[in-house]
Amino acid sequence: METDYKGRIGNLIRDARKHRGLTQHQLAELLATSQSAINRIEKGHQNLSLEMLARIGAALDSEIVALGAGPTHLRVNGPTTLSGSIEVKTSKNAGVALLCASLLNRGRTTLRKVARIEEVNRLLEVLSSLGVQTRWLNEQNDLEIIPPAELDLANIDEAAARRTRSVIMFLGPLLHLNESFDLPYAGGCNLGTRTVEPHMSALRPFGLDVKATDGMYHAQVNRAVEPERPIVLTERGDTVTENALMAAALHPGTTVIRNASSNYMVQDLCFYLRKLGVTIEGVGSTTLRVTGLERIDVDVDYSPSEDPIEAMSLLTAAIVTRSSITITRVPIEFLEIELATLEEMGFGYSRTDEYVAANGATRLVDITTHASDLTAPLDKIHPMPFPGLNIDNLPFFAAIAAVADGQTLLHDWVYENRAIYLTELNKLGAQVKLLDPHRVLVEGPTHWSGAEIVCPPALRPAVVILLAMLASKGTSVLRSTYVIHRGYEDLAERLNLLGANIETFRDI
Ligand SMILES: CC(=O)N[C@H]1[C@@H](OP(=O)(O)OP(=O)(O)OC[C@H]2O[C@@H](n3ccc(=O)[nH]c3=O)[C@H](O)[C@@H]2O)O[C@H](CO)[C@@H](O)[C@@H]1O
Ligand SMILES: C=C(OP(=O)(O)O)C(=O)O
Repeated sequence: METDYKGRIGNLIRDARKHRGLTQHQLAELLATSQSAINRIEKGHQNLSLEMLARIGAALDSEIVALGAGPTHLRVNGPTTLSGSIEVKTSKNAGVALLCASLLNRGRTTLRKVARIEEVNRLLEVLSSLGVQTRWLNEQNDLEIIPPAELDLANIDEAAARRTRSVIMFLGPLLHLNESFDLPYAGGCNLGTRTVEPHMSALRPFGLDVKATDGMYHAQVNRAVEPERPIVLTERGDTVTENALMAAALHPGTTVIRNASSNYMVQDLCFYLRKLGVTIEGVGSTTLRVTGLERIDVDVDYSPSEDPIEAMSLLTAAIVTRSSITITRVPIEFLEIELATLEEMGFGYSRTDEYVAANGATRLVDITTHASDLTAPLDKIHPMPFPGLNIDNLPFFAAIAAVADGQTLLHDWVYENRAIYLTELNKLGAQVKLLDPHRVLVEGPTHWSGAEIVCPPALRPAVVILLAMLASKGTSVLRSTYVIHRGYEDLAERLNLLGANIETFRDI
């Protein structure tokens, strides 16, 4: 392994030297060493210090080893018992919705404590390609967003846009800004087909017509069309509700949205829109009544709430490692069914009184977990739109069920292709049986043992595997972790502060 790596660096150096048109002798002179030393280096027979590598790089005007390039991987040494306290960060899903919604406002938007994650980074790249000025203000991750007088839509960063599904939420704001525009197809996790048509039918009453060809949505807006009756969403989806809300926010008149999602990111978006001056009734219910404005131009400051899915991830870390940790700023409002289910399985924990998040609405608590003996629940676990068990929290129950005594059935009716990734837990010793694309049967308890696994192309299952690795005996390697960074800020480093032993490394 080690000689292989020296050989690869040797080849890189030989190629860079030839590219510069130098002989081994000439390079040796530049480095004040001998031709035979250069020969040994290029053959991979010589140990190289980092300093020597840097000098060779400087002499050849070539960065031989680009630190920071290539996918990141994690090496986990377990089993771990965690201790201490960790704070939940603000949510990815509110973060991306608010970034899109900032396009409605001609004034400056300041968002407080935004999760500094790759999903946000991709959207920031897209926004800046359109001419929006964005700036991280401080260590707390406060983010300032200042739109240009006119968006440069022709210049959109397609590569960044295609890596996230959230770009679909540009439709709602953009239909007010341009009569025709193109957007790249939305990407994101590979969870099977995800619907786009509900977005189109929600926005059609605002005059939007979209043709999808050649990897692009071609949008045309007929300004003469406006909603004449309530918009009934065919699916109670989160981003589709957000798109309808954003379209209604710049529609001067009252729009009623029925079968709206009342989930956490939708509520954060409503609170932000209210700060922009939009009137919204029914927040937290499935009927939203929105009275929009002709023009929005205010300097606004908003603090999105904490991420229930990150909180669930941290609860899972504690449960699978049988640890007592304190998780602060848990948005209990969006975790009530999850906690009730865990309690039925025998999970012991204590919680503080409720307090209010910085958005002025979301109920938070601090939770201290206790090492618990779990048993499988009597009934299947399945997600439902809020206030049901959150679909993004379902995968965590695979690792939890694996440490519980008995059989647990998980039913993911929502995604066509997410449950299958949970069978990767079998590589660590779990017994997860895929009954069909939507259902897995998990049999516990599990004697976890370390293994090497490549991250599945889905954020939550990838994190579930990482958390199970914390409980696994020996060394595990989790490869290509971009998908985790898409939704979590410094997860490995923060788990290490609780006593985990996770090393980040890259291929050279
Ligand atoms: C940026 C963001 O906020 N992403 C969240 C949002 O994505 P998003 O709002 O994009 O979710 P989708 O629209 O892809 O919906 C997820 C899947 O559920 C199906 N579906 C949804 C609602 C419904 O009433 N009936 C139905 O069948 C859809 O057809 C789709 O296959 O919601 C998902 C489902 O909660 C979450 O996993 C995502 O984390
Ligand atoms: C599926 C998810 O998100 P997205 O909508 O960003 O793909 C998720 O957060 O688990």
